[in-house]
Amino acid sequence: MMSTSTDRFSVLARLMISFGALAMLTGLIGGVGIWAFARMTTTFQTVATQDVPALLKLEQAQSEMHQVILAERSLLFMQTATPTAQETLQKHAEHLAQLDVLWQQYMVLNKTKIAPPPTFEKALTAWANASRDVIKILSEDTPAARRDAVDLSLSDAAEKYNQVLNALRQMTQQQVLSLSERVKQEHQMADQMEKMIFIFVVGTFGLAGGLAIWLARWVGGPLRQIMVAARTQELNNANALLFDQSNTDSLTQLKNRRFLETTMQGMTTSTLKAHRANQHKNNPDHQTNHDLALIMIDVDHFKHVNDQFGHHAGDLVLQQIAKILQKAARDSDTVVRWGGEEFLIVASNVNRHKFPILVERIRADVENHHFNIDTHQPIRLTCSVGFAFFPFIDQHPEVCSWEYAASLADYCLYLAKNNGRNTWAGICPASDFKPEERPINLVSDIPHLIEQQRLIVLLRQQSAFVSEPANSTAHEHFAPQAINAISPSTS
Ligand SMILES: Nc1nc2c(ncn2[C@@H]2O[C@H](COP(=O)(O)OP(=O)(O)OP(=O)(O)O)[C@@H](O)[C@H]2O)c(=O)[nH]1
Repeated sequence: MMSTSTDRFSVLARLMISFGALAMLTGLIGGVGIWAFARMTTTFQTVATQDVPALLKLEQAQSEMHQVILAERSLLFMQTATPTAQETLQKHAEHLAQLDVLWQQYMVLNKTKIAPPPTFEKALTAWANASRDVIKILSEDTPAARRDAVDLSLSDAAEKYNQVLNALRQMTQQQVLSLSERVKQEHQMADQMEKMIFIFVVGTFGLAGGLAIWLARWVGGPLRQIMVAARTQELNNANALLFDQSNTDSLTQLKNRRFLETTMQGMTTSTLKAHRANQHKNNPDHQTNHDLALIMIDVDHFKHVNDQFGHHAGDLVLQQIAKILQKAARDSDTVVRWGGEEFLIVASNVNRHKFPILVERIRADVENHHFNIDTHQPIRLTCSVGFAFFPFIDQHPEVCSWEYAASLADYCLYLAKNNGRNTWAGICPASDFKPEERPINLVSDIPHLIEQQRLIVLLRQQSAFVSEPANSTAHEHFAPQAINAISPSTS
């Protein structure tokens, strides 16, 4: 798995590559789009500015041509009826004017860059020459000349003029057909171009969309992983905090009873496992460090602190007791605020045969502590301690639960209280204890079992601990003894 910083770098790199790819694609689409638009515009401009006006001009020329033909025919009719030179001259001048119009139309046709038929120019020149001949003859102003001019005008010139008209008409028709065809083709081309551009635009935008989706996933995948990882981390932290808060006593910051209930299963399982392993080694006296000790500690006359100095002073005492207990216990031990002014230490890997050293240390540490309760003088307090072991019956580890061992420790605490306080008491089964005879799981059975000396109570010998040298060991003064059962109710 990549580290978070590598993940972030990868996302950043992917993001930059994505922007680059999208920018390139956008540039490509834009470029091709501009080219296609320019191309299409040019095509339409060609049709609009060149071909269509030219076509219109040709059509106009054709209609004018018809008018010329009609005028010429009426002229010819008139010349035969009243053949005067003046009229002939006048009419012919009109012919010349018409010729000029024809010439203009020819020029228009010539500009369309479609070559006129070769007969057209030839016929036009011939007609112009014939007209000049008529003018020349008429200018001589003799009856014979005038007659000749009229004849010429009516026959030769008119015939040539007709040739010009025919040639022009033919050419105009060709031009109209050719241009119509061209316009049609260009319309088709424009249609095709339009379709191509449509397909191109849809295709490229589809491609761009697809690429964008793919890039979004490509970038989004690791980004989501980072965000999910961050949220998961936050959630885990929040859960851990919640777990910690719900398992921690807010006054002393020690673990609470709920925490113990969730962790004891694992601790008892590993303890039983170690026991079984030790039994397989056939250790005769079971001098091992595999026991759990449950030590119940209660501050003596704590109520007086509250009553005399106030609840705040009581709280300060509990906080200091918590610190004393944590200091006395090992790191591997669990110190719990059992409730009120009562604490429980679950010490692991202890040897029950040397155990009282720890409980004596706890008792002495509390006794020697100067409790600062925000008054002008610190106060002194003592505590009572009760303990029991798990497994309770060494030879039969599975018989009693840890909860039962805790009840026994609590019972011993009351024994200590009843034995004058500032002391400790423990309990263990007699060496010949046979659990099969009757299940022991009720606290109410305990006094009875003590009386029968099936359970042995271990009590601190008060005098032995008075003025003990610092390097002495508690177990030297620790003597298992049977005492008469004392019910907590008698305390
Ligand atoms: N200040 C304070 N007092 C508490 C707290 N929890 C319990 N207490 C008090 O602790 C006192 C316990 O009093 P008792 O159960 O009579 O016991 P004791 O006075 O210590 O007497 P013995 O245990 O018999 O020596 C009660 O007054 C509770 O109100 C707490 O969190 N803070």
